[in-house]
Amino acid sequence: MKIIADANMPFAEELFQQFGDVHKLDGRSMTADDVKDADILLVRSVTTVNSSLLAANSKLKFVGTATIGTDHIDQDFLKSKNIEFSNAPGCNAIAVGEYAFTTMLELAHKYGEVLKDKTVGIVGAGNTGSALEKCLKAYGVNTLLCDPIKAEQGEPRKFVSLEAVIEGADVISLHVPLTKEGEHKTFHLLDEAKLKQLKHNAWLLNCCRGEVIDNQALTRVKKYREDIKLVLDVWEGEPYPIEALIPTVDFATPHIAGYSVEGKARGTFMLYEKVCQLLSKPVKTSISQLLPEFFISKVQLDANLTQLDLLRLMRLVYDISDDDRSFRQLDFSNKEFDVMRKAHKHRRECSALTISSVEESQNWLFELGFSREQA
Ligand SMILES: NC(=O)C1=CN([C@@H]2O[C@H](COP(=O)(O)OP(=O)(O)OC[C@H]3O[C@@H](n4cnc5c(N)ncnc54)[C@H](O)[C@@H]3O)[C@@H](O)[C@H]2O)C=CC1
Ligand SMILES: O=C(O)C(=O)[C@H](O)COP(=O)(O)O
Repeated sequence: MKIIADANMPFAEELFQQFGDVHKLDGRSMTADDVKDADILLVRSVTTVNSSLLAANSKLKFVGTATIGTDHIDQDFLKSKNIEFSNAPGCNAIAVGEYAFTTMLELAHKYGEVLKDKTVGIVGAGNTGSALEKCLKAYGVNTLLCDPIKAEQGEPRKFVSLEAVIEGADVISLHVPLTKEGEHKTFHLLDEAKLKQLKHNAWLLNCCRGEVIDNQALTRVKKYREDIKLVLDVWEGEPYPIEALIPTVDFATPHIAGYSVEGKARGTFMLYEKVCQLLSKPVKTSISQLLPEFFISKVQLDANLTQLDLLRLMRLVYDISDDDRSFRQLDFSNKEFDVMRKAHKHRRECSALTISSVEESQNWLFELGFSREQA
């Protein structure tokens, strides 16, 4: 059995070689010829899987994307060819939630503000949006949730409109899939008109898909709205962001919000479980067996945490300034956006860090995601 996997997919060999030969290829440049004799195709967000890519393949049984997003997959085409498909819902939701939360602490630190005084609007209250909500709730930050689809489905959480978020939130974090059709389409959800309406001093974070914000419009609006603070992990037209936009962004990264070791392992593992099911094979290993030890075994806390202390603690698991600095030095015309992603040293999630000596009043740290030392 021939298995083709994106070269940027950790743990693919470990998990899939029991089913056949694993060939790793660059995801962005995969061609129909490359995949013509694959039985299993494992991709990430940079490979468009459609009739052109699969034109020369008549034996493919399974396509898996080790990502949450599916906007790069023509699922109707796969169905028409009876090719099984799976994504990895929720695999890197914790990583994205923690990325957004820690970046809010960074912004608060940079501008001398208090995160707990802010209201954070979360647009898209699915896996990643809810992971962020969990961190914010644990820390005691007020949130507004906007998700008209979940609201229509009768979910018990309270939802507000996008207009109410724009009007009422000091911070807006985007967590929607990229959709181009339908009542709730998200392509250019934040267009020029909406960007202009952002509150004075608003913080805007995008860690879902670049095209959810009209990046041309954002570049124009930022010219006269310096008060808006931006965190962009995703960019319209990746891997070629609008370069004039970058200096106006407070924290800029190359689509790595979901890049935690745990998130990547979960993504590949979920596809492995799916293939085991498809081939009626037993699941022989577990995610925890794939994960390396964290370099700090535990942290002992001796006092109540200030906002800056919490930021310092979060920086032990992820210090965004390293990625931000590297991002600003990239030569985008030379495809270095992808080079940086490929070389990225995946960070850990808060759960990798065990905290000891915590008073009861600090139990919120465990709700946020850190691990508790076992008695
Ligand atoms: N930057 C990164 O590394 C990553 C980016 N992503 C992106 O984030 C997206 C969201 O991921 P999840 O939260 O796991 O997906 P999800 O499917 O669990 O949640 C998305 C939520 O957005 C809601 N939604 C859809 N249209 C909306 C609209 N117009 N307004 C408000 N809400 C709307 C849906 O009802 C759903 O609850 C993914 O589709 C992917 O594109 C995901 C993981 C990592
Ligand atoms: O899960 C998603 O959706 C994402 O955006 C991924 O985290 C992006 O990573 P790659 O698939 O492009 O490596």
